[in-house]
Amino acid sequence: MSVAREAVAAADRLVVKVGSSALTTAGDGLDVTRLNALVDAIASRIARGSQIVLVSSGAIGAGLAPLALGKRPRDLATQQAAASVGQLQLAHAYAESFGRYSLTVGQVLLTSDDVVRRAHYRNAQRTFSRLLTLGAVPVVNENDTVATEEIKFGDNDRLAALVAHLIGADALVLLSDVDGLYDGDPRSGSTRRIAEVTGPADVEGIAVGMSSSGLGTGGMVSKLAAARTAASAGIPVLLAAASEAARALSTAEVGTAFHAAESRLSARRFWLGYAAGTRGRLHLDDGAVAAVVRRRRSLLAAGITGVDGDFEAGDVVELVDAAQRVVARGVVAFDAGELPELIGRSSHELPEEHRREVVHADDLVPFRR
Ligand SMILES: Nc1ncnc2c1ncn2[C@@H]1O[C@H](COP(=O)(O)OP(=O)(O)O)[C@@H](O)[C@H]1O
Ligand SMILES: N[C@@H](CCC(=O)OP(=O)(O)O)C(=O)O
Repeated sequence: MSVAREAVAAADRLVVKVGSSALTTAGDGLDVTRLNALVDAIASRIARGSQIVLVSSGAIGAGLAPLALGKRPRDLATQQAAASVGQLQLAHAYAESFGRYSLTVGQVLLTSDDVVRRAHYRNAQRTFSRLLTLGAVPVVNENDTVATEEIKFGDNDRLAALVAHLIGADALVLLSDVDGLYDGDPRSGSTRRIAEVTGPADVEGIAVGMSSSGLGTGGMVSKLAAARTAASAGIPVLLAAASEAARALSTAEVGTAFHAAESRLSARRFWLGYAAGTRGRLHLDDGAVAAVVRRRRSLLAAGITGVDGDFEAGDVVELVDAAQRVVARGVVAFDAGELPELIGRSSHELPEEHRREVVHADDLVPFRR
């Protein structure tokens, strides 16, 4: 068995994330039979001594039927109304279901500020820690009713990866309606499941698509991003079907195992690279990409070809290459308004007060491609 699977099987503290498509059915809302089966698997792992934080999607999906909404709404206000109704159903169903094992659940609804702002992070950390020492099962979701497009996590796979880092989890288990990562979109026929992902090279070039059920948010794209986030924090990830939850949480011999990175990022660099919200983008020429990503150098004005966004010095921005791929993130040392007259010019051409790195290497997290 691979080291990643051994780590998942032996983990003392886990985050388990379950997707909407595994808990809800369009038209019928929440599927309590499937929810109970998931809770059976989690309760059994808790009985063996592990602590588990459950990140559960499904509020929007569960709220559709009670509101007589046929399919997932597109507009934010109706999604929020559905989430408001569905979250209550979800929490109630979990309380009942874990109650069969005399386990108490605590609901934790997070906004991205709670995890992304460094000052709020400690507060969330204390709540989880206390819930776990009191023997409760924290059930987490995004606080959908107040989250706006600007402050959303994006999807619960990302939320789960950030919570895994926040609580110091030893493993992250992502449960979905698909039984692992496939080397192409599984709907397209002749694709195979990839059992082990040991690093970024193993997933290079594979086609990942969106949700097939119409209930999920990010599809496989967001699961890969979450796996990368967790891996950089040193946390192995198992992606499996929710219907295989019992095996995923016992032997871990199902699904796709993502190995954790050997050198884990410091808390600050993890925050910078994966948690912090970004306020803009700097477009880099090929030379600057090579300097920043391969040689780990600071970003100078000369290698920047364009600037987007309305950021201030001290904000986190994305660094993108000519193909619009994000190659790094970092803290920018200039306001957006100052940059247009500086970019593309080498340091000796710049006025003395502007002769500094645009993003210093110490404030920059490159992504390996
Ligand atoms: N390469 C791939 N491997 C596995 N699944 C994929 C791939 N590309 C696209 N998918 C789709 O992603 C879906 C899972 O994402 P999603 O529905 O958002 O799940 P969840 O609701 O569990 O978060 C699968 O049902 C599958 O159709
Ligand atoms: N917070 C939303 C879920 C968002 C989400 O990421 O859904 P999914 O892709 O099914 O994990 C809800 O509870 O409906």
